Amino acid sequence: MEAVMGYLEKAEPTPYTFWLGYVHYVLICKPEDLQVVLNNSNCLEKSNFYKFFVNTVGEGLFSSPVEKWKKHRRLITPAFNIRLMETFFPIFNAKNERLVRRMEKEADTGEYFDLWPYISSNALDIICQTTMGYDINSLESTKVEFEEALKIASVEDSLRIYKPWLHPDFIFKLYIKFTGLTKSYELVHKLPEQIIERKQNELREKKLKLRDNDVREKSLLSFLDLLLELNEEGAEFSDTDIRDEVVTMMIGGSETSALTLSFTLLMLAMNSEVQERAYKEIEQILGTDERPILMEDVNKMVFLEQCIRETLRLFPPGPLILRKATKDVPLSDNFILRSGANIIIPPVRVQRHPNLYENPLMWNPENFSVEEVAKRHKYSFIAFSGGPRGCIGSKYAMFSMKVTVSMILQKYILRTEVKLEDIRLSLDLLMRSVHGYKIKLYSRKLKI
Ligand code: HEM
Repeated sequence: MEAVMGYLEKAEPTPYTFWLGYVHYVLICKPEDLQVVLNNSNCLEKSNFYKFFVNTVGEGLFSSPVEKWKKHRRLITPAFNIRLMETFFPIFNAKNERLVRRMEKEADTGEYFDLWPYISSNALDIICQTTMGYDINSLESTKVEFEEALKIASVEDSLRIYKPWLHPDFIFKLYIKFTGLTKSYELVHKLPEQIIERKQNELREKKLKLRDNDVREKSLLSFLDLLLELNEEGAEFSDTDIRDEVVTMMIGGSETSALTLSFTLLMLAMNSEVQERAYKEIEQILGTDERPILMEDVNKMVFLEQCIRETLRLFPPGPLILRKATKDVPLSDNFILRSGANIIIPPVRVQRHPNLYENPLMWNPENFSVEEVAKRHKYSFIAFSGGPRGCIGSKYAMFSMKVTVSMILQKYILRTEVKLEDIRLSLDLLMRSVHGYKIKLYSRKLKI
């Protein structure tokens, strides 16, 4: 990942055009150009590179061609309304309570441990329960298989980008057959397929019990229930369409949040004064008695949100976004983005650019104070992308992550001697820390 960042730094000024073989690329970093591109209807198509992830995520919202995407996005958007998200809070509370309890064995040992297995497993539980109404702990062994297979599949998918001889689909099909990778892709799909099947059966049983005038309120249907109901009403999602959207939500919604949470907790462990300030804010809002966290509580956690946004600035889980221009689009300085060009949008470069952030390599939540945000162009922060094809789950992600961090900080003090400059990054489908997220945990009542 550091090599990629090195290339991005040298590619100035942007828009920066280059050719790799016969393929035309344009790198865009200026916020005013990003605003134009991300909101232009002729830049909604994803680049051909996304087809390398199709064996894993299929053709869900993230990777589907524009015409299919438009129809699906319109139908799926209601599953992210605020009223429905408010109903997720009891699940956020229950799952994080379990997480905090599971972490107890790491507390007060004085030993380092890696946050990742705890945080990633919990994020997957939460996404499955909230968006699909399914407790995947009842499918524990399939869940473990899913996590293992996803690790292998996303690394192999991204390595394919750097191996041009594997680009033709027929060669890649032979490659995955002979290397046994087909099995990993099957295992990634096994868990979502089981969830869908169980949900379909549940829905059929419910329908039998419902009387004609018992109408279920659409705005409160979970994402998967909504897809299945829409299908009954003629939306014409195929079984593969539904599976692809479910896999997309499971991966897009859990790994991204888990990475952001792990980096945020690591940053808080490195910066004890900031951690104390975040804790004080949480204590002031929630008091010292144990009680469930509500949506109105997290809306008040302004400083905690600054900490999470600052982490997303330095460590955006999706460091590169690739689109394709389908018509000529004029940009700043009389630059014309030509039809057919592959557009590279690099949140990791934009958000570390010295013209946009002072001391861009330092972690400083003050970068997201109201005053600092007001001084910058809105598109200086694009960790959730932007425009009509931006992240559908950004609000959900913030709610869910704020509950997780506040429940951990209520119970524990985090410490680490790892330094920001020690962190090495790798890139597969997402950007991660090579050496994990190692911290020490102390019970808050023990006061170290
Ligand atoms: C910290 C958490 C998250 C980050 C940083 C993030 C970031 C992003 C980014 C950068 C994109 C655009 C990707 C591209 O164009 O290549 C995206 C798209 C998407 N995200 Fe998120 N995401 C997060 C959480 C979530 C959650 C919680 C969900 C679902 C519950 C979700 C679902 C999606 C979907 C479905 C898309 C595709 C949208 C479309 O093309 O219409 N994301 N996200």
